[in-house]
Amino acid sequence: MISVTNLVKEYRTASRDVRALDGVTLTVPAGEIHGIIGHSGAGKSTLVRCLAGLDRPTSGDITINDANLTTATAKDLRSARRRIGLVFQHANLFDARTVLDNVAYPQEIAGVKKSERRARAAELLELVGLGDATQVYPSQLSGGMRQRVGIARALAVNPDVLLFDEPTSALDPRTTDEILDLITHLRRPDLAMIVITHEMHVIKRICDSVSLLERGQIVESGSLTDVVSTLSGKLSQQLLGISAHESVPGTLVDVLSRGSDAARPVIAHTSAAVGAELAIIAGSVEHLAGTTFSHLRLAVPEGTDAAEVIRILKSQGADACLTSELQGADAQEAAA
Ligand SMILES: Nc1ncnc2c1ncn2[C@@H]1O[C@H](COP(=O)(O)OP(=O)(O)OP(=O)(O)O)[C@@H](O)[C@H]1O
Repeated sequence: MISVTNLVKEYRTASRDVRALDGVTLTVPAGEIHGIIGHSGAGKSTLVRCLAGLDRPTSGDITINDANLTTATAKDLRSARRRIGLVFQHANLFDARTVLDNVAYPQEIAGVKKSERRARAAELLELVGLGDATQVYPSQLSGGMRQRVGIARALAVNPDVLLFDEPTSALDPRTTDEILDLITHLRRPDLAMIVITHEMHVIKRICDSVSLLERGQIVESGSLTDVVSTLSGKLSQQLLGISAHESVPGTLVDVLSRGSDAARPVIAHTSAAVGAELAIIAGSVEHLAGTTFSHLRLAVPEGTDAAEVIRILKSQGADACLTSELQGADAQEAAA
């Protein structure tokens, strides 16, 4: 498990002071894959550097299981760092070393015997699907294969936490999905995984839980199913959003159903109850974290009470609200 409590990081420059992290609090239990998503400048890289022990936070605590990284001495920090495996956007491999020796490198630094570290490296390469490539040099590998080597290397020290910093940003869509499948395959009950990304696809495909980072603060956080279920939430709109452009004049209502409710004729029932036909003008159906979510936009005919439509939709277990309440700056941002 990794816990971050009230983490603050300030940079002082000649021209201005920047609070890159402004009180970040977060817990990721072992066995879970947690995504942290944010736009450029939100503080993602700063968070990675602090979590990885590459940068000291201004204040706050980072604890991995029982070890506090923030109060550790320089010597203890070196061993504490080994509790976190880091996977970067580019694998940064040693070109003069074979794949096997790249993966064995962290254990070489840690003073592990040659035969032992090589056996462990071979085992990890098998795990990431490169069991046949141990003696190959990095220049002979594709981007996706290099990333697999980077993941095997990060696992070499048997970390408690695996931290992925934009692991698929440099890959094509097919290779991205292969690497995301591999990350899911690495799931273990004693390993917490954090994936920092700006790609919603990554969150949708592999994360159990997610946090939204904005201007150095976590503004929304929770299990994927919980955040998506909150129709007015920023993450729900970004994960399951309907474009603001998909609207027509008149009164519109957005409705979100989940699980078995998504398959029930909620709209037909509501239409019958209010005695008016509700047209579906846009929709998005997604299967996320094992649950089906349906987000639909309905046109309410003139003379029909939209508040009554919303009440009846909610009485059937759906979340509903006027579309105009969603189309603030955040929805525009999600639609962009
Ligand atoms: N070394 C530094 N000195 C001064 N300001 C910095 C430093 N590093 C980051 N910042 C500032 O802190 C804020 C957060 O930056 P950070 O790089 O962590 O964001 P990010 O979400 O990773 O963005 P990107 O996706 O563009 O890399 C920004 O305003 C940035 O200008």
